[in-house]
Amino acid sequence: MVLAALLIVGNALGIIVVPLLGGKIIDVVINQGHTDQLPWMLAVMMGTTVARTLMRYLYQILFERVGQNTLYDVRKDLFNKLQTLDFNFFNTVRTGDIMARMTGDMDAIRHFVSWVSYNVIECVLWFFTAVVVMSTISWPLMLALVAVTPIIGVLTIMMSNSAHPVFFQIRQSFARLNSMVEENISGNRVVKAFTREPYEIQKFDKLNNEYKQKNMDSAAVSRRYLPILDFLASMLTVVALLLGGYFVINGSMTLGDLVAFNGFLWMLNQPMRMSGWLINDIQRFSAATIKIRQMLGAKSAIPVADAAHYEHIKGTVEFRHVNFEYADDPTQPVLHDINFKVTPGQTMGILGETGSGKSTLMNLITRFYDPTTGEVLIDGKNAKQYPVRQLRDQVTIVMQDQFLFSDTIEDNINYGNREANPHFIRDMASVADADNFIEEMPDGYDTVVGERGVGLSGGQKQRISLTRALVKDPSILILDDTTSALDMETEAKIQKELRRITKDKTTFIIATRISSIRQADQIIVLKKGRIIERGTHEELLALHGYYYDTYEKQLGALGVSPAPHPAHHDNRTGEAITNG
Ligand SMILES: Nc1ncnc2c1ncn2[C@@H]1O[C@H](COP(=O)(O)OP(=O)(O)OP(=O)(O)O)[C@@H](O)[C@H]1O
Repeated sequence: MVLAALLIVGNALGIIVVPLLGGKIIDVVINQGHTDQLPWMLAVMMGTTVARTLMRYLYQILFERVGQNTLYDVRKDLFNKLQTLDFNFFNTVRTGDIMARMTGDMDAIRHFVSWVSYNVIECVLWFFTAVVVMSTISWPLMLALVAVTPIIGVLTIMMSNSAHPVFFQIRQSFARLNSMVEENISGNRVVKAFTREPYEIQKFDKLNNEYKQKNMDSAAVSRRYLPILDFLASMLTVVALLLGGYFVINGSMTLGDLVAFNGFLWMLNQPMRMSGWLINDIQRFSAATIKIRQMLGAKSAIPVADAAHYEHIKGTVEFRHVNFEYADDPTQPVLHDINFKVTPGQTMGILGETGSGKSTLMNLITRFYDPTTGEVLIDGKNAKQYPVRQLRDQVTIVMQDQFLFSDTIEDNINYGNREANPHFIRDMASVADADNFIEEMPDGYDTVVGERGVGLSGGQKQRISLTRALVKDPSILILDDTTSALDMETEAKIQKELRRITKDKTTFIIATRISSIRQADQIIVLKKGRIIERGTHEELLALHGYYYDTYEKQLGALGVSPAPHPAHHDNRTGEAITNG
């Protein structure tokens, strides 16, 4: 950029040669008849023009390069930043917003660095070079022209002030439009299932119209100021000719000087004309960077840190008086006074109605969130003391809403463990009962899934996600409703295999079906964020509480006669709840 700026200065200095020599040709060659002077004057004029063209060409390339490099860096920084941000950020910022930052806003930056910046430097240099050189030719004439400068200054400030909010609104409107389209595409199945296409079109039209309107508002700001700036710039020529002509007639200025003076006029005109457009572009750039800077400056409550030393986690998990509420809804406590301890080799089942806080509880083990109060201990050490990457390397969660990348099945499976050997991958796929159906796919493990590839059923996705977690070979395995889409027979088969390979691991299973957790070493029942029952399957049945009722209903649904109804059905609180 420094080199490019030096070339601009060289170019601006070169500019003064042609008009100055033009004036000399009139006075010395034409009026005084020194034709012998003409060849060197023409040679210098041509030489400087060629040099200037070359310089301009060079600095334009340099600025383009700087612009593209800047864009590359900002885009990279932004993407890297996104990788460090936590769930709280993604809970509150829409995907479309982020996409708008990564695309449209980026273009405003590139345009600014590779075009606007050198035009601003050029204009400023031209303007001041012209003022200096023209003053040496005729300072009274220059003074008359410069008198309009304050008016232009005031106009550009006014324009700048009115353009900024409009450009900010344009960027916001663009982000809204982007978010809407992104949601429409992600949710296209829901749209079609509910035949809401006309509603979606209407919603899009509204946002599209709003975006158009904001752009029209910005054009209206330009329309208000640009003609005035244009008029003032044109008036300079008129004033220069009138006043200059008068000076030539009364003999205080030569004709050659007036021609030279006139030759410099565009160097005053052009910056004035351009100022309006440049102000527009600068404001567009500034609006785009505000949001990008906000995102680059976003703080993560749980920074993703690497570990200096690898520490093996054995898998004891203990919750001590854990309370939690989400940052975006702090008035709504989600977990209350949670206490439990699970040791390596044990499995804990978690049952509870929807929204009772089961997934939230698990998210505290992986440190997607930290408890508001209380402690989560892993191998006796507060989870907060583990560098996040080290922790997540050994605590793997199979989330409720599985996501597969549009990549091969194999690359999806070894996503968390790129070094996994193919035999281990196939073994784990067998545990998850995925091996058979994967082998039957067109290209087996090399079949591409996702948008461009074949579709997968809910149960197949669940089994691939489970395989992905198993291939990571974690010390703590969390299955959040992982087998809900499978039939009970397949589930039972997977569970048997899982028990075999998780002998030294700590396993958490969130489930809605009792069959999924009945063999667990401990089971907790959550209700509105509290543990209301705990124990083994048999102990919980004996309690005749929520667990018992759920079991009864599920057996009933399967056509199996429920256990005899207890005489004292109300014993669902008390000792057993606080037990353990
Ligand atoms: N990002 C969030 N911000 C605010 N509240 C949230 C957020 N995520 C979940 N909640 C609330 O926290 C509570 C517990 O949610 P959670 O997902 O842990 O329940 P769950 O027991 O896993 O439910 P399900 O069985 O339906 O998956 C719910 O009331 C939910 O509305």
